[in-house]
Amino acid sequence: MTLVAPVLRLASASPRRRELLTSIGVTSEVAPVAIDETPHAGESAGDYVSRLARDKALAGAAGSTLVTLGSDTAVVIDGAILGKPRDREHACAMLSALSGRWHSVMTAVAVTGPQGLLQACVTTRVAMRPIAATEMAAYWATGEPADKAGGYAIQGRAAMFVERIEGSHSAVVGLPLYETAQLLERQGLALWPDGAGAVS
Ligand SMILES: Cc1cn([C@H]2C[C@H](O)[C@@H](COP(=O)(O)OP(=O)(O)OP(=O)(O)O)O2)c(=O)[nH]c1=O
Repeated sequence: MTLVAPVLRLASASPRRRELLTSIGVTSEVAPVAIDETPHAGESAGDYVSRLARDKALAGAAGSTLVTLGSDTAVVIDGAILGKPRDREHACAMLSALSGRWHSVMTAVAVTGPQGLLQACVTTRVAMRPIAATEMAAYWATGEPADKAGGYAIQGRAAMFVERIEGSHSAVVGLPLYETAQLLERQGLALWPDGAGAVS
């Protein structure tokens, strides 16, 4: 039996998203897009990540017949949206805000295909232990925080800061795989060989 991996168009430059999709057997044609990521006045964090995921998917789908996925991740604490850090000071300020507290990670995923645009937005709660200033500086020096929302990577050294998580680990890394698989199957992608499908 030969298993042919379904091909998806991935409107993302994130290596994490491609690796997460590979982990569930989905091969991606990578097509990063540049969209305006400025939050709108009064926009909630959930509406913000959902809008960006949708805009990425729609921009990535242009001119293609492949099912196309866009996603966006933001770290949220006290109602503030933390994106990627600009520099060391910004990263340390973010980690100071997260130190010793619970916060939310919101990841939205949008998938275009025969069923139109399908979306999901997942909130995961993360508790961090207190982080010393020396640890923040050492963490920045690893290079890991630079391209991560909230200035940390749960799949990397920041795992040492994460005391508890309630929700989806893959969503914190960049793509909620449970919800993503459901959206891909609804768009007609076969994630199992020989027509085996998810029980609905
Ligand atoms: C909180 C957290 C975020 N991240 C990453 C996931 C996302 O790649 C990134 C948030 O930035 P995003 O803007 O969501 O994504 P991106 O710019 O990396 O890729 P693209 O817009 O092209 O899809 O932070 C981790 O890898 N680990 C974590 O623990």
